[in-house]
Amino acid sequence: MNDTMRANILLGRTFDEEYYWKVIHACALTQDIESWPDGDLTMIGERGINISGGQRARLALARTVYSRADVYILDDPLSAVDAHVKRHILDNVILSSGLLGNSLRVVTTHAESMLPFCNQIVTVSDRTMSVVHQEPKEHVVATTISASDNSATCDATPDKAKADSTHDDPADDNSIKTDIEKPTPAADATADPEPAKEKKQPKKWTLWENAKYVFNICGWHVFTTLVITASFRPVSDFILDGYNIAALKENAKSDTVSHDAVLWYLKVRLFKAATSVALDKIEEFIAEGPYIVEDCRVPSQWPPSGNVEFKDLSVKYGADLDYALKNLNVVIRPGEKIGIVGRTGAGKSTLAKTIFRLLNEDVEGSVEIDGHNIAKFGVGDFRPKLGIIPQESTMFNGTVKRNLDPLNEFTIEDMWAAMIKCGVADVIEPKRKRKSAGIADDDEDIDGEEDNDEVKIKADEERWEKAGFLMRALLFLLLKKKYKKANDKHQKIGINRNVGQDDNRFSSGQRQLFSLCRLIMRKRKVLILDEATAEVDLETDGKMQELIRSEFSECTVLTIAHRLDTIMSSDRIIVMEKGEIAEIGPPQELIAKGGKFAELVKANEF
Ligand SMILES: Nc1ncnc2c1ncn2[C@@H]1O[C@H](COP(=O)(O)OP(=O)(O)OP(=O)(O)O)[C@@H](O)[C@H]1O
Repeated sequence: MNDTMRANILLGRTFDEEYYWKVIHACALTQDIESWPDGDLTMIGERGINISGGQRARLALARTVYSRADVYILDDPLSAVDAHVKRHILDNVILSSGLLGNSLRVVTTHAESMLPFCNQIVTVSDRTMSVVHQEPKEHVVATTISASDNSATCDATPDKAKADSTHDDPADDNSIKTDIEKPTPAADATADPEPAKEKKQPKKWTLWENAKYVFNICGWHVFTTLVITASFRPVSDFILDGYNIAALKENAKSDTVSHDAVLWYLKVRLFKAATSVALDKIEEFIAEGPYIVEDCRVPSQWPPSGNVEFKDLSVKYGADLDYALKNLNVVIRPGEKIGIVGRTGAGKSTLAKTIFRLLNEDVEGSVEIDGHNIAKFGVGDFRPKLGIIPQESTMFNGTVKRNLDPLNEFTIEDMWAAMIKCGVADVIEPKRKRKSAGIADDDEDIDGEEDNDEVKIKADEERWEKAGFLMRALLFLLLKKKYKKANDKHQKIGINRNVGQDDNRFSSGQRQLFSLCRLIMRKRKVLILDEATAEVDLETDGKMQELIRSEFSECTVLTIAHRLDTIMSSDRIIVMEKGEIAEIGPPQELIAKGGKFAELVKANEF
C-alpha cells in the first residue's frame, strides 16, 4: 500500500520495536533500509512500485512474520530472491533456527532444494495429493505439529509427528526469544547485517501539491482526461497496448472531454484516496516525453537485426539515492541469448527497464538498438516493437481476446495456436469444447471429459417439454438470455470471457504464460524476460525455455533469472553487482574461472 515501509509491515498492529527489527534482519531487509533516504520510513508506492521484485517479496514475508501466528502458510516465499538471501531467510525465518521455528509452517515451493528440510512433502498433481513423510535435514514442521496437534493440518501421521518432536535438536526446545537472541549464522554473513534504527520523517506529497503540479503542466482539460484514464488503467496497460498518455493529450486538445465526464470524474474520483495514485502515474506519463516524434519515426520493420548496445549507462531513482546502474558498457549481438543474474537489488530489472525507457529518473548515457539511440524516438513508436514478460505479469480488465491482442492485430486462430503452444488453452476452455469448435490441438482421447453445459442444456430441454403454456412463457424469459449467444462459436469457447486485473482464476505462473502467448504472436526481434518463469514449476520452466529457444531462435533475448537452470543454456551471462557488470562471458567459461558466477552456482546448490 502507498505508505511507509514500516506501516506496510505493521499493518496497524502495535509497534514492538525489538521484534520489528528482528523481523527486518531475518527477512534480509536491513541493507535495503539503510540504502533508502528515509530508512524504514521511506514511502513505498502502491503495490510496491518503487522497490525491486525481491524487496517486495521480502517485505510481504516480513509483514507475515510480524503477525506472530501459530500457523504460517507461505506461498512460494523464495521464488523472487537470490540464492544467498534464500539461505539467509531459510536460516533466520523458515527453518527451526528461525523466527517461525516454533510455529507450523506450510510452504508451497518450486524450489526442490527446500525439500530435504521438510517433515512432510505434499505433491499436488492433477488435483490429487500425495504425502511423503521423511526425516528432515533439520526439523522444521514436526515439533510444531506435535505442539499444536489440534491443528487442521491434514496430518496423516500424528504418531510420526510426536516421534519427530522428541528429536534431539536443541533449537526445537528454544522459545522464539532464545532463537532470536542467538541467531544462527547465515551461510553468507553479509546477507543482512544488524539493523540500523535511524528514524527519519518521510517526505509526503499532498494531493493538492500533486494536483497543482499536473495543472501547471497540462491545464484543465488534459488534467481531467489524464486522471480519468489513469485511474482506470495501469501503467503497464498503456505500455503493452501501445497507447500513451501523450496520445490522450492530443485528444484533449481537440476538446473531446465532455462536461458530463468532467462532472462524473469530479464526483467519483477526485476526492478518493485512489486519485493520488493516479496522479503519481500521470507524473510518470508526462515525464516519458512525446508519444510520437514526427521527424524521427520508427521504421515499420524495426529493429532489423536486434543489436543492443548500452553506452556509459548510469541510472538513479532519485537525486539522493545511490546509482542503481553505474556506467554500463556492453554490446549484445543480434540473436544472442543473454542471461542476467545477480543478487537481489543488483540492478537487473533496472537494466531491462532502460531498454523500454520506463525510467524517467536520472538516466545518463544511452541505449542503442541497431544503431538508433532509443531516446530519440517517441515512446509510442518504439515500445511496441520490443517484447517483454515483466516480473509480475498482469491480466487486464477485459476479455481474454483483448488481453492477448489489445490492438486487434491477430485472428482468433492465432490466439488459440499461441495458447496451445504455451499450455494455457485448457485454462480458457476444455479440450472437448475446443474440439467441437474446431480448435483442438491434437487427437488425444477426450471422450471421457464431461461437458457440463451439454448436460445442462438437456435438462433445460426436458423441463421445456414437460412445462405447460404458462410455465413455458416463464422459461422462455429465463432462458432467452442464456441461449442468446449460443450460436456464436467463439463465445461458446470462452475467448470472449471477461477476466479481471486481479482475477484469481489465474495463478501467477499462468499469467506469465499468457504474457508468453503475447510475445509468440508478436515475434519481436528484441525480447526481455524478467523472471518470466520464476512462478512456474521446473518442468514448465524447461518447456517454456524450449519454446523460447525454438520460437525466438533469430531474436535477441535477455533473460533475467534467479533460477540458474533457466539461463544455463545462454550464449553469455552478465553478472550484475551493485549496479555494475561484475562478470560477463559464456556460462561454462565463467564457472571454470571460479568467479562470481561460479559462486552463485554453488550457492544455488545448497
Ligand atoms: N522505482 C524505484 N524507486 C526507487 N528505487 C528503486 C526503484 N526500483 C528499484 N529501485 C532500487 O534500485 C536498485 C536496483 O533494483 P532492481 O529492481 O533493478 O534490482 P534487481 O536486481 O532486479 O532485484 P530483484 O532480484 O530483487 O528483482 C535496488 O536497490 C532498488 O531498491
